[in-house]
This record gives sequence, structure tokens and C-alpha cells, in this order.
Amino acid sequence: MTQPQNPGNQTMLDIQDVTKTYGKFTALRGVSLRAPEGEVFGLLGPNGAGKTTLLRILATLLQPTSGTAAVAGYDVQRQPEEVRRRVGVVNGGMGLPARLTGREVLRSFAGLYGMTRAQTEARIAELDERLELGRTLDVRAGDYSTGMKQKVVIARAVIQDPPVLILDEAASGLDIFARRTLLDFVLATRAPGRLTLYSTHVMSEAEEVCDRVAILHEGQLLSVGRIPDILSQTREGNLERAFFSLVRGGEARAV
Ligand SMILES: Nc1ncnc2c1ncn2[C@@H]1O[C@H](COP(=O)(O)OP(=O)(O)OP(=O)(O)O)[C@@H](O)[C@H]1O
Repeated sequence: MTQPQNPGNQTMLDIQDVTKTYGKFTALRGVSLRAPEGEVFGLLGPNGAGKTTLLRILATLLQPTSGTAAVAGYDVQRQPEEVRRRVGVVNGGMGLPARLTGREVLRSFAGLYGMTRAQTEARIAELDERLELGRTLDVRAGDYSTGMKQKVVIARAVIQDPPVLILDEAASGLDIFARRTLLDFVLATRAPGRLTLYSTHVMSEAEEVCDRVAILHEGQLLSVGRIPDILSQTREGNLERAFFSLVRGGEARAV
């Protein structure tokens, strides 16, 4: 394994001037962002803002058109394997093999990461407790509810205990019980050596779990900071109002 670019540096995410175009359409315009370890970092923005595009670049699933990004000290373009080894990704469109039980899905992924049988069973037991998987582990994925499926998708993403977790609209479609479990799980990832990136439309979720947030609109960052600082910057009483104020201001500036 090669050494990270900045051994000892606590920056887990370093995005410099990233632009992404799809043909003539510009989805990200010069986005720069840094995040240290120990945070849950929120990415907020209306539909089409570019959140998924940015998270896919960080997960090495998409190449930026220009600019650089490093995750856990590794460059997403030059060291994609190193990045992939350290990142767990959950997005809305992920499927599970219908004929396998949750336990079988998790065992097969643990095998891909070279985990031993003992490590695998200990990790499944830990995730069973933290994600309240219960009988989900022994039901076939084809028979899952939305909440059961999402819990197993999340457990699969973190089976090897990656330091960086990318959750793209991970709570969408969940009932209040499954959402509670997910948010508590996310809060527990706030720890030294770790970073969780959490994209959501739901401001109350961001207020609860995120240490800092970035507000993205039409591919541009409108604001980055701690939620209380964004509230005082916009002179608004809650994040939803601050979000509207920033997005409307961004539209006004773009005219
Ligand atoms: N492969 C593609 N080809 C062309 N345009 C694309 C492609 N992927 C995304 N886009 C466009 O880029 C913009 C940003 O999309 P993206 O999915 O990153 O936004 P988002 O903030 O995640 O929005 P949402 O919450 O609606 O998913 C959108 O206008 C989208 O239509």
C-alpha cells in the first residue's frame, strides 16, 4: 500500500476547484472544500444542485473535468484503489441480490475484502446491534421492505469499517423507526480518524447529525460552515430558512 500524500495530516477531504461538465452542461463549477477527521459533513442542495455528481467523484465513480480531490489523503484520480479501500458508499439506487439473505450478502462482501470468518461474524454481530438488523439478516433480500433493504445496503457499505462513509440521500423513503436508526448510526460515526459525508434535502436531518454543511446550488457552493454560523450569516432562525435565503440570493446573483 502506498503512503498517503499527507501522513499525519488530519484533513480527510480536500477538494480543489473541481468542475464537472456533461457535454455543454456544467454540473459543478469550481468547487473547493476541506473537511477534517471527526466530522459528519452535510451536503445540501435542491434537485440538480450537483450533490450526487460531487459524491460520485469522491467515490471514484466519476472523473472530474478539472480540479483535484483527495479522500483520506489519496487522490481520487491518481490513487483510486486507495480511495476505494477507505470509502463506503450508499446511494438511492443500490440493489441487493434477491435470493440472498442479508447475512449472506454481508458474508460475501466481507469475503471480497479478505476478512476472516471470525472477523466477519464479529462485524455482522456489531452491525446487527448498531443498525438493529434483527430478522432482516435471515430474510431474503427479495422480501425486504424499503427500510430492511436500506439497512442491509448500509451494513454492506461499512462491512470492512471504512474510515470515510458517503451517504447520498440515504434516509429517503425510510419510516421514522428506520430513519432514527440510521441517524443514530451516522452520529456514532463522528469519531477520530473518520469522516461521514451526508447529503440530504431534509434540513432537520442535517441539523441533527451534521457538524458542518455545504450548500450547493447550480453547481456552486453558496456557503460552507457550522450551522450556527450559517444561521447568523443569513440572519435566519433555522437551516431551512437559511437555505432558502442562500439559494434565492444565489439566484439573484446569477441573474
Ligand atoms: N450523465 C449526465 N449527463 C448529463 N447531465 C447530467 C448527468 N448526470 C447529472 N446530470 C445533470 O447534472 C445536474 C446535477 O445532477 P446531480 O444528480 O449531481 O444533482 P443532485 O444535487 O444530486 O440532485 P438530486 O437531488 O435531484 O439527485 C443535473 O442538472 C443533472 O440533470
